[in-house]
Amino acid sequence: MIRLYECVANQHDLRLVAIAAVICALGTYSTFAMGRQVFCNIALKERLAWAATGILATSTAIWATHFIAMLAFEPSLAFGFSVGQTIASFLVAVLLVGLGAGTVVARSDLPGRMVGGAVVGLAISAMHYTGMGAYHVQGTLQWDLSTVTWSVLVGMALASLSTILGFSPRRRVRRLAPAILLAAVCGTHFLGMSALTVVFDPRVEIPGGSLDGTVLSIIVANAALLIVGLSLAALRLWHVNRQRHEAESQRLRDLADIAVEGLMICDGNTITGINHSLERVLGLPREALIGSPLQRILPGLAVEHIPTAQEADAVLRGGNEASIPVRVIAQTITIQAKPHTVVAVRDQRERLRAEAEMHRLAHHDALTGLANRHQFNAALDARFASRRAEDASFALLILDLDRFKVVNDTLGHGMGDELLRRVAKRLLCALRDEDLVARLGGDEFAILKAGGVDLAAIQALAERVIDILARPFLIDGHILNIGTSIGIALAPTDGDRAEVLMGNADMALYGAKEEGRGRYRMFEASMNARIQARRSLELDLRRAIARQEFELYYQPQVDARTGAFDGAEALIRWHHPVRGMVSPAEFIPIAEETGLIGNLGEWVLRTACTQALSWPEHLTVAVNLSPVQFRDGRLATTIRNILAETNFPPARLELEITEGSLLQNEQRTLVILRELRALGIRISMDDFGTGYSSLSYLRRFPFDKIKIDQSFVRRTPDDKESAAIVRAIAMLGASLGMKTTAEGVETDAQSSFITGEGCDQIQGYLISRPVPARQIEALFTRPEPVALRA
Ligand SMILES: Nc1nc2c(ncn2[C@@H]2O[C@H](COP(=O)(O)O[C@H]3[C@@H](O)[C@H](n4cnc5c(=O)[nH]c(N)nc54)O[C@@H]3COP(=O)(O)O)[C@@H](O)[C@H]2O)c(=O)[nH]1
Repeated sequence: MIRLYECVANQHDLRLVAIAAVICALGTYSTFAMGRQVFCNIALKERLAWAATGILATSTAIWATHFIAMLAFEPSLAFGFSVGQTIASFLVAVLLVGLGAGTVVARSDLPGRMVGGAVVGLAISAMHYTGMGAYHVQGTLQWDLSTVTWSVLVGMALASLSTILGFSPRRRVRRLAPAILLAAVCGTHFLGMSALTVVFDPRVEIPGGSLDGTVLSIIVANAALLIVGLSLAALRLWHVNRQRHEAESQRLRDLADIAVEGLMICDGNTITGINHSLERVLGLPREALIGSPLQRILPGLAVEHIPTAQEADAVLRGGNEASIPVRVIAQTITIQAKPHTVVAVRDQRERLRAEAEMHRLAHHDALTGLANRHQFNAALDARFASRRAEDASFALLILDLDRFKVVNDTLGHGMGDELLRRVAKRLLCALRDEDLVARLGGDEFAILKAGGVDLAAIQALAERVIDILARPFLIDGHILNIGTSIGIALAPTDGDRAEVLMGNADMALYGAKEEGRGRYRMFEASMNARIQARRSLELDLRRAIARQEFELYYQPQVDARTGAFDGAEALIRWHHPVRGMVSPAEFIPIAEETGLIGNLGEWVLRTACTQALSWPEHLTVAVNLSPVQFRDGRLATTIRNILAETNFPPARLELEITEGSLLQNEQRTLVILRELRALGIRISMDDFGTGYSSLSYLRRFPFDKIKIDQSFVRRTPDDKESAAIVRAIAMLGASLGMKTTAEGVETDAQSSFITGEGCDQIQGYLISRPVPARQIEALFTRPEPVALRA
């Protein structure tokens, strides 16, 4: 080391040494600047050009450094340089630097870089000692071989290290490389020079044709200029290239970032970029992913497996290991002359959620969340289509809520909706998981009971459902009492197709309702015939008004004390062309259900007013109004128009209503009744005593008359309870200032009892059966009153 120091400090012109070092530094900087271009994603031609320029720049740097340093060497003796060997030294440098660079390009891994760098180190030594061969001085050159060896080894080691660091992925490390290569060049040179001793020998002459210091300075200066020029050009090009690359990358990133769908760029299976959308989907920053393998976020998927024509389903692994369903498609693009893969990643969560919601809406009832008719039908069809033995027999239960309409009409649809929701909840509680319950619409529900046709189990289920729905519902402070009727059909006995089974369960339901609601009925073949008959009756009823098949009969009402006629009740009769006389008890409910009661009721009113006009003026006519007629808001207007049309005095018209009219919408009915009362029409409460809240109605509306239901009258005077009821009603009427009429009086005993209890009026077979209009007219023109037994 001392020799080295003395060699540099005492035997060299330090100013020239500094120039040599600057030129060498510029050269080594260009070496790596250009060397890195060879590894960029650019065309092969460009890479080769960069490689050639880099080799030339490096060789020239080594060569120029050597010769400037040689000029700085001051042996105090005459010296010169042989032209041939000077040129040869340059060629040696070019060849060996080329070999070293080629090794690094061919194998850019660590061993490749190590060996390539060592070859470059060898190039420095080879150039140095070939160059020393060109050096002629007036004396002899004596070499210390061990120092020479060290100069070679140090040069190779440092050059190798510089190459290893120069192509490191870490920028900071890369920055050290030019300085280390500089150390390799300078180290080799000055160690080599310290191995040299020049011994003066006056016999030695400088060969002719040798280059003297001035010529060499010109050559070296030019070489140095070339290196500086090349270095600056390399710098400039590198800078421009880098800017272009940056701009291109930025443009790509910007384009990718404004894309709504997730995009990722892969170099092979390595992620080199992702856009904002994908960052959002993953919940991870791009910094955490760039450089990672694709499988980090698309487990089990390689770039070559991603389709390029049609999207494929995949699972994306995001932050917190979340699995995100996506669709992926790949496209190949060229970035800086190298093929890359752009993977488009489409988040499917929203679509799948929307699909699930659509599926839910399509298959579920929006109000109750139960299966809807569509899903139920599909399940039923699936049962029939299934070839599995355990699916072959099952029970279908159709439910219709009793008195639901009353709640809906009186308390509003909001309450009706809430009630349906509560019903759904109770049904779910009553069923097993494998049973399917659906809301078919309105207040109609259906249950598909799994597990064969064990009659005891089916009946137990029906009873359980009836029981839970019969219990009161407490909603918004209202206690609601409804119930349900159930029709049951068994597959395959009662139907081997969905429509047939449903139809038969419906018939059974109808049967349950007919029997008085709050009960279940199993389907029986005979029901079919009954229903058919009812349907045909319904069709006939629609045509009956136009065909004038109806007639009004009248049943007289007499004063209980005097026997004088007070008037008559109009009772409709239907002369069916095939069946003969059909009872109103049979067809009025059908007319009510089908809405025909509106037209029929109008016809009865108009006919009664027209016919009663010919009766003695003091006699009244009583007409029955169905509860369904009160649903028509124009009822009072219709009656007023009929009175005006027929010119019948309102005071002679009496309208008989039942509790049902008040029960369905008390407020609306009371408004209509007050309008009718304002016209002067009398209002009677019919069938009194059969309901359960009659007394409250009597308090709320001042009826003109209370008609005691014939079911009590018929059992008087023997049945004590009935007699007590008749007595109580008669007293109630008297205390409220309302007339009382006993209907269904058939015997003298009943008549005597009724009269004795203070009833005002009597109606029944004892006086007369209902008779046609002509007969009642004849009866009313009879001079003497009816003889009643006191
Ligand atoms: N909305 C309308 N309802 C009507 C109309 N016409 C009749 N009806 C209702 O139909 C039910 C059956 O009526 P009907 O078969 O006519 O029976 C009435 C009488 O015939 C019967 N009656 C009368 N006296 C006796 C008797 O002594 N014994 C006995 N066994 N039956 C008797 O009672 C029926 C009258 O009842 P009511 O109306 O309660 O006074 C019936 O509910 C009718 O109301 C119509 O035009 N519109």
